[in-house]
Amino acid sequence: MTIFSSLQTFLPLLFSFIVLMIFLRTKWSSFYSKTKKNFPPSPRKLPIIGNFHQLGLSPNQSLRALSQKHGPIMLLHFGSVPTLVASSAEVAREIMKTHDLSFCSRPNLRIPNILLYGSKDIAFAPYGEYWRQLKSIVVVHLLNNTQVKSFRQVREKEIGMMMGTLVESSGSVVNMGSFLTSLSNNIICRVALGRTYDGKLTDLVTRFVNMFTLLSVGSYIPWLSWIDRLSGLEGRAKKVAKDIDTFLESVIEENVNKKSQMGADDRNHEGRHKRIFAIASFIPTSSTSRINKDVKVMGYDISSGTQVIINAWAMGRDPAEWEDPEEYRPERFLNKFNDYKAHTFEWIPFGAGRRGCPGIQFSAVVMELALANIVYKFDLALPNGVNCEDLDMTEKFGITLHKNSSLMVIATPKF
Ligand code: HEM
Repeated sequence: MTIFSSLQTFLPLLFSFIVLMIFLRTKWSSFYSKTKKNFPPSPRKLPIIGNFHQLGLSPNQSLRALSQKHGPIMLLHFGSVPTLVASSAEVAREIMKTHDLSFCSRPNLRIPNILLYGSKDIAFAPYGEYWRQLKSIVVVHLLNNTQVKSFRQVREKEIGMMMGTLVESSGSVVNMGSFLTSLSNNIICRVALGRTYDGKLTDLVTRFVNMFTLLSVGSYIPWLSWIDRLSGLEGRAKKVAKDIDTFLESVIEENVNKKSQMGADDRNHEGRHKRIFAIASFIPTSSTSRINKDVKVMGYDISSGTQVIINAWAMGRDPAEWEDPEEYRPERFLNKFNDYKAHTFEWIPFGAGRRGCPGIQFSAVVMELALANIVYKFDLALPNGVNCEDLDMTEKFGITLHKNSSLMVIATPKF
């Protein structure tokens, strides 16, 4: 009797409980399916560091290897920063063309903040009114076609001097990489600062550029930012920033002194000196941006604050776009790309979209003129009878990719 009456009370309670659970479960599933995000595929990550351990010494290669497994659009995590990685022309087009406005900001990074007065440089400034004004000054006044044409004498003189030095060293082994580095440094210095600064500036620029390749733990794991102080990274960045300031101040002082000795005829120079600040801080950056609002890309949800890496290196070697991509066949470019702009996105050496490089014209004429002069006037050979096929092409990761070992050649004049 007692058991029976207990069951009479218990069964309705049990029944109500089950109904309540079914109701809650149904509600939860429908709420969850509405809010559940469809993120891109992700490789497994470790606590705290996320996917950092998978980058290795050649992040471009490691990211391509990961994309071959997880697909051309992946979501990685560097510390607490979600990072979208694009490895195909199709994904790059979606990001840099279809959704360009959402993807055109830059990540907030400690090293550029220290080196560039809180990322006030055009290349690192976040998207907004300040960056728009900088970009318009650069595109409209500094690097437009007329301005680039006006630097013709500088280009011709510097390339002429390089050719002269190559003739003098005829028959001996020369380091082609340093010849070309000096050429581009000299041309940029002459148009931006009024004269060349030789070794002193090359050394400073190398230290400055190298700083951008170093990993600041605090940018990705803010509560561990003390490691940057302890490791000396922050101190090194501050020292480079101070040395750059000292150098620029000496350039300004030199120009102000010159100006005080100038007559009215020399007013043209004044305009040039005003460009110092703008041009001296140009550095080509890798394609890293930051999303400023939630967006859907190729059906995937990408949250605001996600950092984006376009692996242009992997795209340039994608077998879906290129026949025998690893083979050196310069003729594949003939009749295919009439300029360096991103049309079909499998080849984007200067980036694309709003944050694309404004220095295309400036650098294209220098590269073409220098290359044409070298191959027209010299026979080039590798030292010690090494064949071109055996040239060591091991690459070194940096703000730009370059050969790990210097390109040593023997240049013999053809006539
Ligand atoms: C062969 C030479 C060069 C290459 C391959 C190159 C490549 C690039 C690339 C890939 C970007 C990033 C684009 C993106 O984020 O989508 C960039 C940005 C930039 N480049 Fe170049 N660049 C070169 C020369 C120059 C020169 C000579 C100048 C200036 C005189 C220059 C000025 C800039 C600036 C200011 C930016 C930042 C643009 C922005 O964030 O709005 N570049 N460059």
